[in-house]
Amino acid sequence: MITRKLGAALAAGCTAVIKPPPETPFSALALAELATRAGVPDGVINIVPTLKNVVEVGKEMCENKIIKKVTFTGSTPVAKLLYGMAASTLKKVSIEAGGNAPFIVFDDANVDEAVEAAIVSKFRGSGQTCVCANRIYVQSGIYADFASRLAEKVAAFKVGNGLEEDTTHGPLIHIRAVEKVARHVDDAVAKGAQILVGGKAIPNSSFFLPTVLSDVPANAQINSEETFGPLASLCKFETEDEVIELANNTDVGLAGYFFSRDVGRVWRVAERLEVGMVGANTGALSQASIPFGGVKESGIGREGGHGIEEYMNTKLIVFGGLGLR
Ligand SMILES: O=CCCC(=O)O
Repeated sequence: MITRKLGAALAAGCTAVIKPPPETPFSALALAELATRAGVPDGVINIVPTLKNVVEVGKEMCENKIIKKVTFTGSTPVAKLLYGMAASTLKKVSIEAGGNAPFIVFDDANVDEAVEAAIVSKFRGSGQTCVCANRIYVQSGIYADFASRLAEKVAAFKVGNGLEEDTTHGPLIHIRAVEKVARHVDDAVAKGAQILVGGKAIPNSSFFLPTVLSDVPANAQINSEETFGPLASLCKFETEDEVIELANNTDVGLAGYFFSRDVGRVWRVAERLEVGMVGANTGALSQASIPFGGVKESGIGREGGHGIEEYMNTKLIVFGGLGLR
């Protein structure tokens, strides 16, 4: 994710100060080391890895007049704080914040492909990406079939050490992440959802078993809060209008996915989903060249394709005195 920002910033002629998350400083440090080896001059890419004074660092980056632009990837609440601080110097700001991606499967979908895509979209990185499916809505005619096929595949996952060949899924980033998944499972089950697979953490670890919940009610926490973990939440719907309303009933709008073989519906639903990125008959949309970003409280601006604009200003120069008539 840093390269998506940094590549554009360097191409626009900027230097950069990067504050990686306290839990994952190494990829940013490795990137800086590789840049040095490749001949990038000192001072062009600067990393501030810190566990301490995180608020002060964020404030300095937002309020210091030398810095002309702030870009952030992370949660919506932190994004709002930074946006507020950056207002003091009217900096350019771009934000890639959280999502709550709907994944919709219509009766006319290819169910095999939809199940495979749900796995890619939901369980990539054990569900820890901002574009992972969070709410899986399946139309009633194929609901039972989809649920049982998804559950069968997820039951075959093997969590464990990533260096072992048969491991399919690793741990969550920290224990707080495990607790959040557990809270979403407990809340949904207390409100009537069924556990088809998984449903619990592995004690004394940061692993949570890949989980499929069925019949998750609309008032479950998972429908209003991104889980960021390996929890597939299934909900049945009847009509296109109903599912569009459910899908859009959130303050955020990063990614959305749906499956249908009706070309009219494909265009209609792609336009009606209030998100910045739509996967129509695919569960994978991330690529370096796409305009990556969201609408509503999922963010401001785009990375990747069109991303360089975020680091540039438009300047008008009007020439007079050229002897032209
Ligand atoms: O977590 C956000 C970015 C995920 C991705 O690049 O697909």
